[in-house]
Amino acid sequence: MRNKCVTILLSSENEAKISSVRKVCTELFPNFSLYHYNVTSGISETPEDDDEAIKGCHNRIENIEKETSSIHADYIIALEGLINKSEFGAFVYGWAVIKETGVNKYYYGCSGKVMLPSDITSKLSKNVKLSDLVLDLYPQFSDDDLKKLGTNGVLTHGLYTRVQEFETALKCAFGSLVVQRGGQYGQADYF
Ligand SMILES: O=c1[nH]c(=O)c2ncn([C@@H]3O[C@H](COP(=O)(O)OP(=O)(O)OP(=O)(O)O)[C@@H](O)[C@H]3O)c2[nH]1
Repeated sequence: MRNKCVTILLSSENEAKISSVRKVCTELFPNFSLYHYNVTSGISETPEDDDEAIKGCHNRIENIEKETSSIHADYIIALEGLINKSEFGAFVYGWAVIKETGVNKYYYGCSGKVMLPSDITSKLSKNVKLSDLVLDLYPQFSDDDLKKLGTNGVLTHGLYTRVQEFETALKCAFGSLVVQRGGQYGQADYF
């Protein structure tokens, strides 16, 4: 089954999300097709806790299933960014949820976190889109920079971009799929 073409649906048209899925799937699957659609998450613009972000991922998966019912997908992927506040500061990061459709199972993975500076945290709220706030505060960055790098990529000067953030989350989620099957990293046939 080494050359089976795996079909993957991504529930977003965000450039950074598409790049991260493409990169991770290229490592995992010898042959895959990726389709992406914009669907709603049904949660706040910028969720503030893990449960809300994961709920948003589940909603995206349900919505994409409704909208693409004629496409057979092996995996459906949802990615959701969030900001979590702790006593040490506010951190931006992301969750990945993967649905393996054949067995109706879900796998979850989380990224690393980047701490936000106080000029951003003082203006944050659930209904403000973080990217809009960053564009306002740092006019030297363009909309295009932000789409490619994300807030964390802009803040870290490319050291940990939004693409890398979601790559981590996806590898953790696909990793738990490998664990579940008792497989080892690199055995693409397991997928
Ligand atoms: O994880 C992140 N890493 C970043 O570097 C980053 N930069 C901005 N954001 C914001 O996070 C919120 C949820 O984002 P999100 O997952 O809903 O994505 P999005 O709205 O950009 O795309 P879409 O998939 O909804 O089309 C939105 O306020 C985005 O502005 C980031 N999130």
